[in-house]
Amino acid sequence: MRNVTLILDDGSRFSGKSFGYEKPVAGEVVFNTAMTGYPESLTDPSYAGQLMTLTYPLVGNYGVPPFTIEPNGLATFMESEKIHAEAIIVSDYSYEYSHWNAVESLGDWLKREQIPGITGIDTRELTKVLREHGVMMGKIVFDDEPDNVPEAAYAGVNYVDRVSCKEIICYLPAGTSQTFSVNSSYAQLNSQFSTFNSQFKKVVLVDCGVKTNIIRCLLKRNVEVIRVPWDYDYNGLEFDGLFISNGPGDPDTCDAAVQNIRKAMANEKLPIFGICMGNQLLSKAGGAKIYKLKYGHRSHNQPVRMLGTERCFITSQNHGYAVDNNTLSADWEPLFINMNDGSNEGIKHKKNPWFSAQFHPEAASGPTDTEFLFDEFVKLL
Ligand SMILES: NC(=O)CC[C@H](N)C(=O)O
Repeated sequence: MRNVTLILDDGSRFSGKSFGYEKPVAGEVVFNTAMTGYPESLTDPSYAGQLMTLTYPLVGNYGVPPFTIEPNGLATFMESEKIHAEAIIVSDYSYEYSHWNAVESLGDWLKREQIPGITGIDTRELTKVLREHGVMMGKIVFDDEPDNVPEAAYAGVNYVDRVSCKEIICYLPAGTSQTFSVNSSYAQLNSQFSTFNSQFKKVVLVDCGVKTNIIRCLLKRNVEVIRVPWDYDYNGLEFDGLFISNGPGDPDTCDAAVQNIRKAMANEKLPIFGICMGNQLLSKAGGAKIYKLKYGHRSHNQPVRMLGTERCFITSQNHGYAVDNNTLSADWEPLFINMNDGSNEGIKHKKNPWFSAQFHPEAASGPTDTEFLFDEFVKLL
C-alpha cells in the first residue's frame, strides 16, 4: 500500500495509505457526516470536483452493489453512470465486506473507476480544520511527490456543463426511454413525444447533474420525464410541469438555465419544482442572491422547519452554497429553514405553483421523510 499525503491549501498535511486508484488529484475538500451511503454519494454528480471526506470512521464494510442498468438506461443501485467525486478520504477502510447485495469491495470499484481512496486519515482532525477555516482546495499526492498534481479550480468553474446530458432523453413510467437530438425542431419533438406516449403528464427535467432517484421518484408517480441538457431552451416544448435538478459547483455559472426558467415563468400556472441546485437556480430566477456556506451541509440528519408550521423534518443534504433569505423579493418566501444555522432550505412563490427544496427529498441515501414533496408537485400538474 503506497503512502499518500493530503495537503490542504493552508499547508496542513495528513498522512495515510492508498486503497483505491493511484493517481494524484486536486479538488475542493469537503466532509460528509452520514454513517452510510458511499455508493450513492460517490455517484452523485453534485460531488464533481470535490474530495469527499467521510467522518464516520468505518467505511467499506458493506461493499458495493452491482452496476446493473435498467431497460430505461438508469443504474439500478447508483445515482449516475459513474463515480463523480474526485477521491474519497476515510479513517478506517474495511478490506472485508459483507452485504446481500454486494458484488465487490469499495477499493476494487475505485480502482476500476480510476478514483483514489485514502485511509488512515484522522478525519476528525481534518473536519475540525475545515470547520474552523471553511472548505479549502486540497491535493492528494503519492509518496510525497507534490509536483505532478494536476491544477484544479472549484469556484467559478461550470461543473454542471461537464455532467449534464447532451441529448434529450424521454422516460416513461412503464420503464422505457428514448433519446432525441437537441437539434430537432420543437414541432418535431412535440409530435414525437406525443407519439411516444400521450397518456401521461409531461415533466421537463432540467438536468444539472440529476441523481437517478429523482427520475425514479417522478416515474413512480406516473409522469413522463423529458430530461434536457442544463442550457437547453425547452420553452418551445409542450409540457405540464418543470423540474430543476441538483448539480455540482457554483450556481452563478449557470446563467443560461436561469434565463430559461425566467422565460418559463411567463406562464404563471406552470408548476415548477427544484431540488438543491434547482432551489438555487429557481431563487436566482426570482431575483435572489446566492452565497457560499463556510463548510456546507453534507449529511443525513439536517433538521429543517417548514415555515408557518411547527413541523420539522430530518433531511439528506449535500450542498456548499445557499440562498440568501434577505434577497428574496416580495413575491417569494422561505419554505424551509435549517434549524442548525437558520439558512434557507427552500422557497415558495406566494401566488404561483413554484417551490423548491435545498435538501434531497429523493434521499438516496438518507431519510425519505420529505418524499411527499414529489406528491405535491405531481398533484399540481
Ligand atoms: N447537490 C446539489 O445540487 C448542490 C448544489 C450546489 N452545487 C451546492 O453545492 O450548493
